[in-house]
Amino acid sequence: MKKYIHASIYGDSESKEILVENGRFKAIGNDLGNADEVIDLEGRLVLPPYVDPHLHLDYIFSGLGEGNANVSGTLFEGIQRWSENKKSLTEEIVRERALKGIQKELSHGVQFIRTHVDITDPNLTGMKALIKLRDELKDIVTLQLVAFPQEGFFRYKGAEQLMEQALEMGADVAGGIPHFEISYEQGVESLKRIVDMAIRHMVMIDIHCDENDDPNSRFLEVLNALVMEEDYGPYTTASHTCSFGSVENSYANKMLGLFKESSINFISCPTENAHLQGRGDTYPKRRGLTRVKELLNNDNNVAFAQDSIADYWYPLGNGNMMNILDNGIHLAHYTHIDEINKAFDLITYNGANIMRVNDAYGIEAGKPANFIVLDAQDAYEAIRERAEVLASIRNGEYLFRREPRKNEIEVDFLKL
Ligand SMILES: O=c1cc[nH]c(=O)[nH]1
Repeated sequence: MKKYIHASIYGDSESKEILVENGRFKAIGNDLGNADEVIDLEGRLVLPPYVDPHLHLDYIFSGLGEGNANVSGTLFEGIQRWSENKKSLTEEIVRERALKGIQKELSHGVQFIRTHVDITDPNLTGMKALIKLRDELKDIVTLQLVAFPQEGFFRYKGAEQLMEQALEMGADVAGGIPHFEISYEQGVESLKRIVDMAIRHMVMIDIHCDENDDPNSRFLEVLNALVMEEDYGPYTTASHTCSFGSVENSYANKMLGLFKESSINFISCPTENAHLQGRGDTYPKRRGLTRVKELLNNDNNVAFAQDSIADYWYPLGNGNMMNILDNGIHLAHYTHIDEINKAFDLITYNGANIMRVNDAYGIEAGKPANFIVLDAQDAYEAIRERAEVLASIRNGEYLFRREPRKNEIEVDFLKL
């Protein structure tokens, strides 16, 4: 039995102690009695592990070393360059890249990842490699795989059959990309078929939806209507929805009412979409963000995600969710002190809700002892200082532990 004392637990201002036994939380509270080992956290912040609910592990590092391969910096050029590059892909390459990406994310305190996997490939190379990794690594990271038709459900010949195949192989989620189909009608029809397929296979839905600046892009409205009719909103996520940041207010207000009814989830990728969107603008230049704050105030579940690391869509990224959170709350004006104090929800609980892993997630007696410790005393300090993750614990065991950085260097500026 291990006891962590002097903890500052996110969302629980009363409890200071955590008792762990046989890989699970035994009790959370105060004066919890004796333990074989006592670890003093010295008031540091304890959170459930970070969740990255939208990543592309099969693309990760594919653009590394190619400099500005994507010259226009747009989504469409990213898709074209990937399409050219992926012809030489092997399972070994995907495995190697994905492992490097997972390693990066783990080292920043992530333990739950939903990754899209391109199924517009006759050999389903990425899906095969990632299914193996999902099973191999399940004790250290929870991976969820989205069968994602990157080159279009209709636009890529045979994608529908490949998606069926991927779901039969064990993909966890059905994906889509209606704004990349060749017409509005085909985009709508792709959504109908994907929703139908997901319900038939009893899997969740996560659509790349309206990832553009077009205020008339309407696939979010269509997706929401389809899943609302089937009571499938809580199992559905609309990713990106950048165009919803550009629509007119009266339309947005109507849609917010419908999103509330459907309980559809949202994922915003603030750094990647700040990079990809606004490329057709002069000034003012849009920043690619959906209406994050309004959706949260509407009681819709919204999470932030990394999306890409050094691939054809985005040259940067390192799996550090603190970086994503910091950028995201700035872009979304989610910066009132009350908002900052609860902002960690965007990279923890809200992502876990999307992945529907709640039974195994959170600092509660009986759940697996998965948590992280940050080098800060509370949420506000952690976000303001971009605090480092000092330890990541999975099933009661350390995935890693590091010493606090001595970053309080006293500069005696008066003597300079
Ligand atoms: O943002 C992204 C990244 C990869 N693929 C997409 O379609 N969009």
